[in-house]
Amino acid sequence: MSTSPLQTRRVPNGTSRIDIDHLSLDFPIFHGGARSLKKMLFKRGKSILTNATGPRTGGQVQLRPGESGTVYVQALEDVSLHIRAGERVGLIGHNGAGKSTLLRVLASIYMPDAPNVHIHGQVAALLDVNSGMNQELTGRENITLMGRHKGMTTAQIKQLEQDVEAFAQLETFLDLPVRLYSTGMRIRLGFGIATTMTPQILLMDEWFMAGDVHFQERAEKRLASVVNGTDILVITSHALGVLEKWCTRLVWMEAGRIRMDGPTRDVMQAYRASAASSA
Ligand SMILES: Nc1ncnc2c1ncn2[C@@H]1O[C@H](COP(=O)(O)OP(=O)(O)OP(=O)(O)O)[C@@H](O)[C@H]1O
Repeated sequence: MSTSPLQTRRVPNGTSRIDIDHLSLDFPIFHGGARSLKKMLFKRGKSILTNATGPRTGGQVQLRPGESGTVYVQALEDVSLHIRAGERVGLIGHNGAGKSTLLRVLASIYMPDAPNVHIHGQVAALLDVNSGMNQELTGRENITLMGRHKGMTTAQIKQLEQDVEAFAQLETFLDLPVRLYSTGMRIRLGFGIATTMTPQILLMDEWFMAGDVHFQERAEKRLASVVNGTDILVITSHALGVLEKWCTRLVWMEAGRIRMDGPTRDVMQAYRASAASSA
């Protein structure tokens, strides 16, 4: 789980901000399947493959002229986004629209030095349940590792351990290697660790909703107190009710581009209408 090294320094509370201007990001495809995509593009005499009919999936697949025919997926295209302290922003859109890629850019996992991405404030990211944990270490050892990584003292780590133990309720599993955990158990541990500190900018992918019903209730309470203390929340989820509950603003992404950006109610209404019309 990427409980994110806190990439940026703390700034005075209430002054955090995110500024992205004209950001594009593509992924070259080196997999064997790229060859058949390339053939298809040549056959159709096109440089871009789009799914023009029906609901979309994924970014545009394209062939760049003059680049020995490498096939790319355009994950983000000309994205400009400005977020100020106090905003709770939800990213919505079809599978492969670019939501997670955008979150990863904000977490500096992709393009950490991009000149058109400015993040002002201390960031924590809950993005990936499988990264950041040492699978061979126990839950308890991972807590210590995370505490050391964040520069905590021994006393602070002890406090962290007690706090996460009480929250995650993993009982004897806390002393077993993480590789033996189910996905939900990893989420409990990672979520517990990540939410013991209040970052100024919190980035979340939807996986955190995957715990069982008992965990979800406690997780929501805990998240509420963390979110109340943060300047900015950026979250992606396909659970529209979650976004309606948490977000003041929605950014609707489609094939790597921003289709609509505005107050939650307006964007949700348009998104639902679009989904209904393509059903
Ligand atoms: N590491 C990668 N290598 C190649 N292509 C990638 C990579 N990561 C994402 N993509 C492509 O970029 C596009 C955007 O993916 P992304 O994961 O950002 O979508 P998403 O909106 O989060 O989708 P979902 O709702 O399904 O999680 C997709 O077409 C995906 O195939």
